[in-house]
Amino acid sequence: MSNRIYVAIDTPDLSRALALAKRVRHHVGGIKLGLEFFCAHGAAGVREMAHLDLSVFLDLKLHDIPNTVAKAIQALGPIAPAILTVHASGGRAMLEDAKAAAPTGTKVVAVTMLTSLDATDLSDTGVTGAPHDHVLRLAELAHDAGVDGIVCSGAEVAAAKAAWPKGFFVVPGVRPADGPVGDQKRVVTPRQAIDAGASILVIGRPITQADDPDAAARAIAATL
Ligand SMILES: O=c1ccn([C@@H]2O[C@H](COP(=O)(O)O)[C@@H](O)[C@H]2O)c(=O)[nH]1
Repeated sequence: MSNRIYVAIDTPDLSRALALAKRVRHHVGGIKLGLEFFCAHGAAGVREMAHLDLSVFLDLKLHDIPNTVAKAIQALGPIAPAILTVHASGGRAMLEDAKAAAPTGTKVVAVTMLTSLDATDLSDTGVTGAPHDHVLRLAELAHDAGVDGIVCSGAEVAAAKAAWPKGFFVVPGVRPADGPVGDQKRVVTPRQAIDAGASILVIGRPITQADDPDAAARAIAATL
């Protein structure tokens, strides 16, 4: 299979984003643009990045009432990203309307539980039970609502895939062994994520903050 690394280009600086994407382009399968980039540059910035001819994953994690999410996705339509995120906790109707509003070629994936959260954080939000169970419950909701897949940590992907073999599984919170984890709490190595069944890996700082981002991406790709 082709390269399954999507590099998270998290910067508000368009020149830096373009330079990073150009540096790593031969060792990644695509770029992920999120809130930091989109709030600074909007759709015009995404279009500029798309000129690099890399697959674009637009990670806006939309979470609102169904009508608002659907209209937002329609407004994004001309960009036609390969992958777009919404929050699974937005509920069944929101997920159904998100999928219906998305362009045909866009995969809509539902974020289950952010990889920056652990069991204590979950309990702080009033959710009882383990992260694993919470993720599987939201994965079932996402499946039933007809979206294409979910975002989850590498710790849950094997169980989620067993229940949804044709799902598309996005795994962030990926760190090379012994690398700094930063604000991520549910982390796995790139190899562990792939072995567990991830469809794609989202990797940001281990590549973008490296002295040589191209070498870092190449070294990670070599482990897969
Ligand atoms: O649960 C989630 C969902 C999305 N993300 C995003 O992935 C990258 C991870 O960046 P790193 O620098 O590799 O930590 C970032 O853009 C997040 O917004 C996530 O981490 N966890």
